[in-house]
Amino acid sequence: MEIFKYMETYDYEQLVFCQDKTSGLKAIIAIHDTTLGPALGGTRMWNYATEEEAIEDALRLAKGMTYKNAAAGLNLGGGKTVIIGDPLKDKNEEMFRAFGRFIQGLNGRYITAEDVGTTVADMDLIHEETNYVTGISEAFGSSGNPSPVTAYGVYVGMKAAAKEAFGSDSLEGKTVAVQGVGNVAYTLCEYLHKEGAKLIVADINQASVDRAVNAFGALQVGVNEIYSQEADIFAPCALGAIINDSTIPQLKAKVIAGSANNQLKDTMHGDLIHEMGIAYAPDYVINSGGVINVADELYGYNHNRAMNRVAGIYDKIERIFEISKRDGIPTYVAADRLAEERIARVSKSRSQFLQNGKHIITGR
Ligand SMILES: NC(=O)C1=CN([C@@H]2O[C@H](COP(=O)(O)OP(=O)(O)OC[C@H]3O[C@@H](n4cnc5c(N)ncnc54)[C@H](O)[C@@H]3O)[C@@H](O)[C@H]2O)C=CC1
Ligand SMILES: CC(C)CC(=O)C(=O)O
Repeated sequence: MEIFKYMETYDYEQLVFCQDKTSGLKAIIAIHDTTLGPALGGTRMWNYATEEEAIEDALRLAKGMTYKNAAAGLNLGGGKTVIIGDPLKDKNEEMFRAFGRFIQGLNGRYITAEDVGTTVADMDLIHEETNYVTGISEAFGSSGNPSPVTAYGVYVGMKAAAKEAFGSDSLEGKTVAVQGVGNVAYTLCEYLHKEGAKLIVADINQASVDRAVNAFGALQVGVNEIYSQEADIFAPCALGAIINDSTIPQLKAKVIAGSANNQLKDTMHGDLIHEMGIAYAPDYVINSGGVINVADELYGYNHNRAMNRVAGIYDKIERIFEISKRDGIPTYVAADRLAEERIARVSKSRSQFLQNGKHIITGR
């Protein structure tokens, strides 16, 4: 991979490689765009097959955060970290503390939170070294684990997408095929079960599947069979790039609405599902509940205020479908336009000169 060429093409600001031999930390912090404010995005810990795969994931996820934060109306830019390692085997206290010190070194340009493979306890360790971390234990006045709030946002966004596809936002009696029943999807399943939806689940982790089968009477299918289920809604809640050349022909669902980041392998896959008439709730809009929740910490965390804002994901998804129909464009393009237009508007107002003391010659 030609890193500078890639960064230039997609306009990335910074890529930071962090190494600490004692703890085994190998982390990559990607900062995409800080026009709207400091880059906020979670830390993913994953056993990447190659370093290139890890870099690519960090870069793609960071750009997604720029769009997510902009579309959510937050005054935050986009960034993300990946830590290379097995979250079940390779974690230790020193690793997260060393990582916290690297974050502190960025002096507020990047603020972290949880993502796949990291927990509130990990964030608490980072917090030993820096304040630029959210989603730490509630005892510190923080918002805690963002996953249940993300799930609520996905639930209301799914209802808005169902309204678009089926004419009603009721999920009662609808069949939802859920890919990955981890932190976010388990709570999502809870909401869906309560509303009377039927659940089909698949996960590479049998214990997660068992939990959903026992709690919600979900039907278990194999990980490769989840795409072709006779479901009304497909909810991707595991990893990215799962809407691709090989999965699209298998899809029977009329709605795609799930928490996973970077669901489209490529933009052409967003075009393809649009042509097929599938109502796609853009990933970074429907899954923005978690970041809306942790971002509320910047104002002194208030759970009700955060949840009210997350409930607005319903209206935002509705608006995106309206723009998509009005302009004859796929929903992912409509979402990108909302985000890009906001960044352009704010950057224009920020281009005005503001005295910050640096231009007072006498004070040198
Ligand atoms: N946790 C949060 O608040 C947010 C999460 N997201 C995204 O939502 C997705 C899920 O996040 P979490 O629930 O936090 O992660 P998690 O790690 O708790 O859950 C992911 C689940 O997917 C399963 N999985 C992995 N590969 C799979 C495959 N090929 N087929 C089926 N299952 C597979 C895992 O075993 C795990 O149970 C991720 O893409 C994450 O980036 C997005 C916004 C916020
Ligand atoms: C988990 C969130 C708090 C932030 C994030 O990284 C995301 O929304 O993907």
